Amino acid sequence: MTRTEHSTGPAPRRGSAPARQVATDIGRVVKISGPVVSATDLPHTRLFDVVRVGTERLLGEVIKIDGDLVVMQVFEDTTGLQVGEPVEATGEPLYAELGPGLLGGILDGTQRPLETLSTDGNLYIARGAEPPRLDRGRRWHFRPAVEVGDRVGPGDLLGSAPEGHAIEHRVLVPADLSGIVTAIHAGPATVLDAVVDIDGHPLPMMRRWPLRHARPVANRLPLTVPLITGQRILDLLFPVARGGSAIIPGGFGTGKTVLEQALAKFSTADVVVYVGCGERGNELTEVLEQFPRLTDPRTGAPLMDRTVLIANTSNMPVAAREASIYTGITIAEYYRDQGYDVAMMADSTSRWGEALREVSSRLEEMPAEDGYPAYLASRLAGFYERAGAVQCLGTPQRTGSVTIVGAVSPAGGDFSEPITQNSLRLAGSFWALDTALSRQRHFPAVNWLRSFSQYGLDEWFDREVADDWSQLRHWAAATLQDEGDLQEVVSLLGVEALAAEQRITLRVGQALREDLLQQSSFDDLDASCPPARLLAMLRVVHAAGAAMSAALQRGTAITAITSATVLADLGRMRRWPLDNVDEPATALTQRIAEEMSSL
Ligand SMILES: Nc1ncnc2c1ncn2[C@@H]1O[C@H](COP(=O)(O)OP(=O)(O)OP(=O)(O)O)[C@@H](O)[C@H]1O
Repeated sequence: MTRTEHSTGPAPRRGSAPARQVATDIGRVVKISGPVVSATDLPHTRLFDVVRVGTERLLGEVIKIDGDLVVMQVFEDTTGLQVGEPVEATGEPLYAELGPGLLGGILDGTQRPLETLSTDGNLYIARGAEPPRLDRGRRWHFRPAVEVGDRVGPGDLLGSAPEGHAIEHRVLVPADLSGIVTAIHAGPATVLDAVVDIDGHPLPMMRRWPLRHARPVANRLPLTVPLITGQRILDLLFPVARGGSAIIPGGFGTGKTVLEQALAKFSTADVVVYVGCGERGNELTEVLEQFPRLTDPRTGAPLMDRTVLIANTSNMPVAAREASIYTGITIAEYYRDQGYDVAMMADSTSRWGEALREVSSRLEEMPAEDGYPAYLASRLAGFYERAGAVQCLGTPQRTGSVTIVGAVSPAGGDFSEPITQNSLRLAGSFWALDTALSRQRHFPAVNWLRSFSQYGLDEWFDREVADDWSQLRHWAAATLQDEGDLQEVVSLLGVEALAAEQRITLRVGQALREDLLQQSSFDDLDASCPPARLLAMLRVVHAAGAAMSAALQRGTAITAITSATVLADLGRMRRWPLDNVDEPATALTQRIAEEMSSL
């Protein structure tokens, strides 16, 4: 392993990679093509090394070496850069700085804090600016979990510091260090102050990790626990596992952003990393304005206390967009290693793919499908493979997870394009947003006939929520499928062509769609639905179906059954309180049964 974790600051780089000859070459720019710049005279430079380009020292990364020619992608605007300007090799890859202070941060694709650098509220960063990624001045209260004389190894817990209201930031031994604790410095500390000494060497809280490398774990675990999203259609029909991945493909305006935000707010993740790649500048500004105002439904504190926001607006260079996905996933893995369940939202991965395409075309690589590079599939796989539920390194024993939810915005809503198709092969849950549903204002506009989930989570729901969960779930899925088929018959031949029992299926399908699956993110009460409430709603719809069938058996006219006024009350289930749903559920079930018997 050549790239590995190391602490940063006053401590010597104990346990880091074998010392590498740091290249201090100064090369010359020979060609500029937008964000892609070529230089010569950089003989010691290696692939993915960071470079400083031009007199303004723009941040770049080596992406190709061809003989003497070193080709770099530059994460900043290259306007004004000239041939002949110097290029400085740093001899290091792109690193994330990891430590307390990440949560609440609004960062650019290379982890530079946007707040501190923005002028006049716009997301502007001065070119060549090299701000510290983590705040060096802020103090955190370090509480040790070890004693002098303890032997510690990779991933062991050294202590913790409260970070915001929600998270106890756990400080771990770097992945490549072991030794004896020789001193402890409890109390307030900046990220660079030593908090413990190991074998006499001071160790601060901050770590550095190369973005493009997955962080090590003890074991990967099977995915058996759902990430509860609070969205009925997802939790019931297409659940995603903690440590799994889901994609949300959807055309323009179908609700990708609203859904990603609902997941950020309500899902059962401890930490949320939200990577926004906006197509329109103002779209992301909306996210940046809204997020800091959101309250955490669990704690009542700002949601930002457990959120990291990474923002790329359309006016930021494409290469920064490419890096943002790796910055995001590295931060997500860092909190996973502390034993947290992390959800990473990427909105939208299509903008990331387009960045790859642009850089590839500037490199004059042979384009594959739709102009995307041939390595699109492997890059996407490399990203989605970093999702997972894991046994973390070190003691005490901890498990953590990173769940990835990637939005995809295929042009014209055409799911056959390469990003959707490649993501589809990688993600375990596929939440297909439908333009027709969003036009009808059916939200979330997840198409129940085209979406799927490959995670086997029935056992968990049957055990943890109620033992009839999976049975009712399969009944709902089958009813929706049957209703879809019957709708086709109706559109050709009219409802009269159906048998009476089929008309009941139609009415029950309608109740499932309109009264259960629809859920507005803007309804304070119903925006998030706990599984127990969802199950209670489902049981009532199921009982309504049974009551309708029983009425039919007794000879009641089908039109009387399907137009019974009490069925309208199913639409009021979403007004039920979030807990204690037994009473309204029993009352409604009884009313439906009574009215059906009286017809
Ligand atoms: N779950 C929801 N509940 C209520 N309304 C919704 C929901 N989802 C979407 N909407 C409505 O649809 C609009 C568009 O949603 P959104 O901006 O998320 O779409 P998008 O797919 O991200 O769009 P774009 O293609 O521009 O990125 C929202 O402003 C809102 O009015």
